[in-house]
Amino acid sequence: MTENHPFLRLAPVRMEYLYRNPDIIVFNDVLSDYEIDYIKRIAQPRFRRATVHDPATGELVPAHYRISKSAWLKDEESAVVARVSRRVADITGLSMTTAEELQVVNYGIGGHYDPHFDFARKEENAFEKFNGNRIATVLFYMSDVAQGGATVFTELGLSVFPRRGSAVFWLNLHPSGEGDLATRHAACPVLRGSKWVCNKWIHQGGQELIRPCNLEYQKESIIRPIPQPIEKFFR
Ligand SMILES: O=C(O)CCC(=O)C(=O)O
Ligand SMILES: [Fe+2]
Repeated sequence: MTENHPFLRLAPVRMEYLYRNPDIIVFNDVLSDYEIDYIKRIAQPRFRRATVHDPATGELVPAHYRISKSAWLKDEESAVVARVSRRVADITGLSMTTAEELQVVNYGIGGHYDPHFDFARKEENAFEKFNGNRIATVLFYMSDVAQGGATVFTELGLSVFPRRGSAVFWLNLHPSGEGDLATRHAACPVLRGSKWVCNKWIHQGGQELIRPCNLEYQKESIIRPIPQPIEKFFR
């Protein structure tokens, strides 16, 4: 349970480790039905084809390897969106000062996102305006999916199946700030039904005192003891 924040003493969130090192954590029942329905309703009219960063130009462009519709919601536009950001801060312990807006995504049948990293590689300069790279991802599931649609961690042999109201959380960077290649992941194609998610990408700026860098250099590497399944006991 994450009880280290006053809010969470009153309403603890059940947290489940799916993987250790890198830690992949699921928070259960962190979005209410009301919040989910509200977020879907305000995002839907603004949906556009989802984009990715083009490393060559830094522009956001559509790509065949990411098929979905998406929209961005600001904290200032709604108390519900602001509350979701606040909850992300409470459950992760990270600062939201440099987080991106809430991204809402809908995948139809066949919708998917090929394996990728959420952090920018060294040669890209994508995140200057956010004060550093994407240190962490919180991905909320706003629907169950009848078939397909799992989030798969390709280097870890781990699949996370969408469950409406739950969220998956992981750190994309080593404590040195280097990208952690073990966090490579994908959204499997939806085979039946429709998949709704929303996510917060949290950046390095603002975390200096919360998650100080480790002075020891950690090389970008996927060479780690894998797989490291969590014993059934914890599931
Ligand atoms: O939808 C998913 O399961 C994963 C989405 C994702 O990886 C992303 O948007 O960066
Ligand atoms: Fe991703």
